Amino acid sequence: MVSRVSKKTISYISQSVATKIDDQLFSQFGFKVEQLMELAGLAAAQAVAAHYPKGNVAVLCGPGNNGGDGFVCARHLQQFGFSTHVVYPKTSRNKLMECLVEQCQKLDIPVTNNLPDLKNFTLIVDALFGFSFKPPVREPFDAIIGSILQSGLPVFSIDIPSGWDVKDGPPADGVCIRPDAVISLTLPKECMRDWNGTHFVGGRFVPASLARDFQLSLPSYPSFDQIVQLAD
Ligand SMILES: NC(=O)C1=CN([C@@H]2O[C@H](COP(=O)(O)OP(=O)(O)OC[C@H]3O[C@@H](n4cnc5c(N)ncnc54)[C@H](O)[C@@H]3O)[C@@H](O)[C@H]2O)[C@@H](O)CC1
Ligand SMILES: [K+]
Repeated sequence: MVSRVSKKTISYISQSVATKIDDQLFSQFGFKVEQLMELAGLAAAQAVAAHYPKGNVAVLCGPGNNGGDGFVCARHLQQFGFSTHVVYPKTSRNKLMECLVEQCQKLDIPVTNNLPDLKNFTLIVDALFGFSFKPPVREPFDAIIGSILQSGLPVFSIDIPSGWDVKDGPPADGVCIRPDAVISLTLPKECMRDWNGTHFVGGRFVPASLARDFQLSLPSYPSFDQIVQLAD
């Protein structure tokens, strides 16, 4: 059972604050991106496992760190007994991303550039874009998001529903993910303020002094939990 936290008790953050927090974690607190990505991806996998029955999951991974969270999530879901397939349309030359691809392949998780036939899948995990996204969605991601919408499958988004403006949310025109559930990392971004779907928060790694400096109200995680679910 995932613990509930009132959405009134936590902060919602802008794209620029999210970027600054990230920068500080690396430059002032000595973290490496792969450490935080592991915790983010594990939290996402825990939220998926808490909310959906075991099944076949297509994990869409973009070229940035949001995509990296997706690879980590796919790996943990596989360990939890889900069957996962990573869709990675744009291969990054980044060494960390190359390692994440190798880790998944060695766990017998298929990694393909194109979408597989979605009829045998039960869930999509959306890790295409996170807080650094700038609309509108460029190809080939626009067509991929179009196919996901057409499939009617439930979508679980990591950090931000892909295609949403980080401040303003779903664009008036232009393609974007319509999620069934979301996990916000560190804190929800401004675009999530009016969203009333199933909403988890994870990323239990922000030092108290950093939270004080940015005047952040973080969720209160019980005991050793990595995720909470937002309630009114
Ligand atoms: N501090 C945190 O909260 C942490 C955040 N992490 C993840 O890192 C994410 C941010 O990662 P990044 O800054 O690498 O960026 P993103 O992964 O959000 O996106 C950047 C990538 O998307 C592409 N892109 C941007 N706009 C596009 C458009 N309109 N059409 C097509 N492609 C577009 C860029 O070329 C770039 O490759 C967060 O959202 C979160 O998921 C975690 O990995 C680690 C800890
Ligand atoms: K996403």
